[in-house]
Order: sequence, then C-alpha cells, then structure tokens
Amino acid sequence: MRSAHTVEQVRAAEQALMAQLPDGTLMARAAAGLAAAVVDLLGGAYGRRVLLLVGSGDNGGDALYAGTLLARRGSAVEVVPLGSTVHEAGLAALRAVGGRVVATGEAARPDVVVDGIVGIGGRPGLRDDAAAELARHEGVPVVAVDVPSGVSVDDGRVDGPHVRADVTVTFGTHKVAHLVDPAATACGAVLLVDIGLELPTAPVTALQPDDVAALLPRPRGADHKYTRGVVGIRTGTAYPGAGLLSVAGAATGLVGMVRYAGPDAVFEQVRLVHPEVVAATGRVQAWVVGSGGGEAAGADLASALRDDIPVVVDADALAHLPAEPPVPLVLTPHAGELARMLGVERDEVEARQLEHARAAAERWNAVCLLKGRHTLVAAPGGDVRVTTTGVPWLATAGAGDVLAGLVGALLAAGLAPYDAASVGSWLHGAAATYASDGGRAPITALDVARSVPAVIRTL
Ligand SMILES: NC(=O)C1=CN([C@@H]2O[C@H](COP(=O)(O)OP(=O)(O)OC[C@H]3O[C@@H](n4cnc5c(N)ncnc54)[C@H](O)[C@@H]3O)[C@@H](O)[C@H]2O)[C@@H](O)CC1
Ligand SMILES: Nc1ncnc2c1ncn2[C@@H]1O[C@H](COP(=O)(O)OP(=O)(O)O)[C@@H](O)[C@H]1O
Ligand SMILES: [K+]
Repeated sequence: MRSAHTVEQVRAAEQALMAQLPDGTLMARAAAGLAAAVVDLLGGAYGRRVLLLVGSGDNGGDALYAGTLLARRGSAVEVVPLGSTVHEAGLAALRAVGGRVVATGEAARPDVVVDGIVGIGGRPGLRDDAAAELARHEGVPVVAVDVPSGVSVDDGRVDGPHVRADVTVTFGTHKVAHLVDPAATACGAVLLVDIGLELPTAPVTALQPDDVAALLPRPRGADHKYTRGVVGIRTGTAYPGAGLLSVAGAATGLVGMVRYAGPDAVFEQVRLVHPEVVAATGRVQAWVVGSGGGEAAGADLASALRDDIPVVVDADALAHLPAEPPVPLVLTPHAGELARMLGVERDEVEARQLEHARAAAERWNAVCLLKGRHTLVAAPGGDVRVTTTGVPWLATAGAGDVLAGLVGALLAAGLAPYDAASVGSWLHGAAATYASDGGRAPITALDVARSVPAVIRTL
C-alpha cells in the first residue's frame, strides 16, 4: 500500500524521531536522497549547473545541503534566496564548498532547477518574485523538494501559481498532494526517500499490485458458479452499446455468472458477444445500473434498490439517488456527474476532487468513485484510495461502462464496496495500460475489458 499522510501526521512523526537523533540528522538524510535524485536526473554531478530556489524554511535547508553535496562532486551551484530569511547553517555549508548566492534574475542558465521554495509548511500559491524567477527558467527540468511549491499539500488543490516539477523527491511518506489531482500532475515522477519516520494509518492510500493480489476474489476447490457470485446488469436501456460494455466489464471471469436484465432486444445483442450471459430470472448478489440507461435509469435503480444487495450506480442513474439509500452503494460519477449531484460547477469538482468525492460519500453514506486521471474512491468517514494505474488513452467512450460492470462483478464476488471499487478501478487502469502497450497505442473500451485477465495473470 502506498500511504499519503497529512502534514500534521508527518510533523508529529518527525518530532518523535528528531527527539532521539542528533540535530540535523533528518535533514541530512533528506538532502542525501535529494542530491542522489538530482545526480540521476542529470546523469552525473561534475560540471553540471544547479540552481537552487530557496525559501525561508527547512525545505530550503534540504535544498542547500543537497546543493552542498552536489558542489562537492563538482557541480556549479547557485542559490536564489526567495524568503525573508534563509537556513543559515545550510547556506554556510554550501558557501564553504564554493556555492554562490545570486539575486533574482542573475542566475546563469542551469541544467536543473531545485525547488526548495516551500514544503509542507507552505501556503498555497507563490509570491510574485518566486513565480517570476521560475518563469525565467522555463524549459529547464525542475526537481521539487518534498512537494512542488505552491500546491495545497493536504488536499491536492492548486489555487494559484505553483511549481510544475519533472521529479518530486519526498521524505518519510507520501503526502496527499502526490496522489490527488490536480497537484499530483504537478509533481511529475515522485521519489520517496526513507528517513525512518514511524507513521500512523494514512487517510489517503493507493493500492499496489500486492494489495490487489491479496484482495482479488479467487475460486477455491469446492466453489461452484453460484458460490463465486452472480452479478446482475440492468443497463443499456437507452444506449445498447453501454449495456454491452457494462456486461463486458462484468464478464471477465471474476464472478461465477453474469445475468442481463435490460430490454430483450439488447439481450439478443449481448448474447452474440457474450454467449455465457444469462437472463435475469434468478437471484444475483449485486446489481449494476445506470450506464446507457437514459430515461429508464431511475426505474432501473428503484428496481435494484428493492433487493437487499449492493448496487453500482453509474451515469444516468446518479440523478435518481434516494436521500437515504437502503443498501450499500458504489457511485461512479465523472466530474460532470458529481457536479450535478452536488449542485456545483464541474470546474469546482475538478479543482477540489478530494473534497467533493468525500462530500458525496458522506451525503449518500456510500462509496463514491470519482473518475479521472487519478480516480478517487472515497468511503464514508473520509478514507480515500487513489488509483494511480491507467494511461490517458483510457479517456475513451464507454470506458466508464466497463468500469461499472467490473466493480459490480467484484461486489457480487463478495468484496466490500470500498475494496470492490478500488480494486476494480486499479484493474481497469492496469488493463488500459496493458491494452495500450504501456501507453504507446490507442485503445477502445472493449480492449480494456478484454485485458483484465492478462493483468490478473501478472499479479
Ligand atoms: N521537520 C523535519 O524533521 C524535516 C523537514 N524537512 C523539510 O522541511 C520542510 C518543512 O519545513 P518548514 O516547516 O520550515 O516549512 P517550509 O520550508 O515548507 O516553509 C515555511 C516557510 O515558508 C514561508 N511560506 C509559507 N508559504 C509561503 C509561500 N506560499 N510563499 C513564500 N513563503 C511561504 C513561511 O512563512 C515559512 O517561513 C519539509 O517540507 C521538508 O522539505 C526535511 O528536512 C526532513 C525532516
Ligand atoms: N487523463 C486520463 N488518464 C487516465 N484515465 C482517464 C483520464 N481521463 C479519464 N480517464 C478514465 O477514463 C474513464 C472514462 O469514463 P467515463 O467518463 O465514464 O466515460 P464513458 O461515460 O464514455 O464510459 C474513467 O475510468 C476515467 O477514470
Ligand atoms: K518545494
């Protein structure tokens, strides 16, 4: 599991550890990891020009000590101080090995910019002098120290000017901004340097392959198709293609049986593609409703809610949610749908994804899966799992229908809603990556469904 802790949690863990260690130990560990990352990026240290943008806090201190290590290895290191003060000991160490302080606008063109403006102590946004200095080095690779300065660390918002990094080197644990968009996009590749912190459970996490392998339902020797779970699909009433795609997402082999409960005419087409799918004449352990449902989606949802089983609520059915759902739900909106559900603008949802996914989870006491580049799966109570698998090619029509079916299958197989949604989303992203050959080729929604078994083989 990748864990993203809050600033408060990180501060507490740092204090506990610092009390046991000589002064400066943690910063030395951080700086060593940071310097190594810069060397990796540049392919060496000797003869490279390194520019440190340094604010007044310990984030600047990390940058200055890393700069010291780089200067010792032959880099030409310049510092532009951007705060009211500067980490004095760090600056003295750098000066002692030949580092130079320069005024804003006076730095030579560097090979890399190290962003030590602010870290976890920063307020969102950048001061004008910092923004102007960054703009002067447009096109130069940026390594952010801990977080890209200017992003909102605990919720992933970016409300104003901020650093856009190629690499972010963070310490001790991930922070929420490393996982949650739009800030996560500003981080580039994130490298974690272990500095020995002992941390509590994190509110925001990201499943890793081992976690998915452990949660995945697997048939045991004595299982038969009914004990493995049966998923019911009531989708595609208005748009038959969506019905086919949600069935495709459900019919990847993760449950014992898929029943289709949409219109007969659609069922005829479903059977041509998926001959194993049967009519919905018997019991199911989870329903999927809404994908391509159009006007019928409200009635489809109402019908599904009458059975005492979990329901995946997608697309058109999201407009018909009861105030107090009688069964466990997984809601699967994209930003536009979540905006309509909450009565806000789409831009608002995209800018504050964590807040809005959590708000929907609370409001409907349900798991809310907010689709996007980094899909968020929010549980009532505030825990969130972020999906970091996937490629931009996945933004293709019908991909969401496949996801709804996949999550429904996992629910029917017995996973709890939070696990079903997060494992389903992880597999969906990984299947897209697999189908697109690591992002090299375009894909369609059906390719994603068909690649799920291949991904599971790699787990
Ligand atoms: N506390 C620790 O044990 C460790 C901290 N480390 C580093 O220390 C950082 C945190 O250091 P600090 O607590 O000193 O805080 P920061 O260095 O993140 O920033 C705080 C300073 O920046 C100013 N500031 C805040 N927002 C600003 C903005 N938008 N524009 C300009 N100035 C702004 C504040 O007035 C304050 O002086 C971490 O991110 C990490 O890089 C590492 O050395 C690892 C160990
Ligand atoms: N930039 C992106 N990178 C990766 N995945 C994305 C990106 N944009 C969207 N997606 C994913 O693509 C899918 C699109 O689903 P959705 O918007 O419901 O489309 P549809 O309604 O056509 O099925 C979601 O799983 C979403 O997480
Ligand atoms: K920074």
